[in-house]
Amino acid sequence: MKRLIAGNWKMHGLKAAMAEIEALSGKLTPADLEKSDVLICPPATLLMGLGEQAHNGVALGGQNCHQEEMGAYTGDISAEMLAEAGASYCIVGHSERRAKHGEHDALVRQKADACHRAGITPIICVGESFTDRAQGKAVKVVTSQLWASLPEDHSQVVVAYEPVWAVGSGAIPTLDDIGEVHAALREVAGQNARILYGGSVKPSNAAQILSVPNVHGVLVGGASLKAEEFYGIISA
Ligand SMILES: O=C[C@H](O)COP(=O)(O)O
Repeated sequence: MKRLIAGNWKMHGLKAAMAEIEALSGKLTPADLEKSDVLICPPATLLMGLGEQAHNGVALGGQNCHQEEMGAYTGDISAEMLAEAGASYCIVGHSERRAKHGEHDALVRQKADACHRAGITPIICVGESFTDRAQGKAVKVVTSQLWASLPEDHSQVVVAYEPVWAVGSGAIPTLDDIGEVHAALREVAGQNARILYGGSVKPSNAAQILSVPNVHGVLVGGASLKAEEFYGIISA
């Protein structure tokens, strides 16, 4: 299965940051693109401008979408709008949306359905808290999140396992723990889904993480902001 190396810029990036995608696309070789699909999810404000140019195989994605196609939803953006702006993927159910915007599994499922409707691939995020992990509940928590977030037709989804305690903290689970969770998620998501790991991925740990069975790529936050660092992960 071809791996997917995805960068989530979160709420980072004024216009000047567009140069990072140019720098990244300049570094990518045909061999890199043979091995990996490469994706950047910039803030929505940059998506339209970036979507109007080609980036040597770097795909673009949204960081969130509304579940409806259009309507009186001030400040929101639909999956159709993201698609029109050039997105081919959209992250849904990121832990920061779940924690800070009260998004729950049923809503995440609706958003994943909206992505399908718009012809883009949802990246469905799941992950346990530090307490869940300490209590030995990680597998149970993430598999139930995925069962409840997965659209009925899940032949075209990407899943991202992001332990909440590993996001932006510098800490990561052991490789055995990552392998255990990914194997369990594979059972739920089926054979076609790519399952990414996310949470403090750096050039220094990417090769080890990517060598774990059932890890088909990574979802990178902080280390995706600079072309050189992100390329270090792509080439791992
Ligand atoms: O979506 C990306 C994740 O939240 C990971 O962020 P991080 O690589 O900064 O830990």
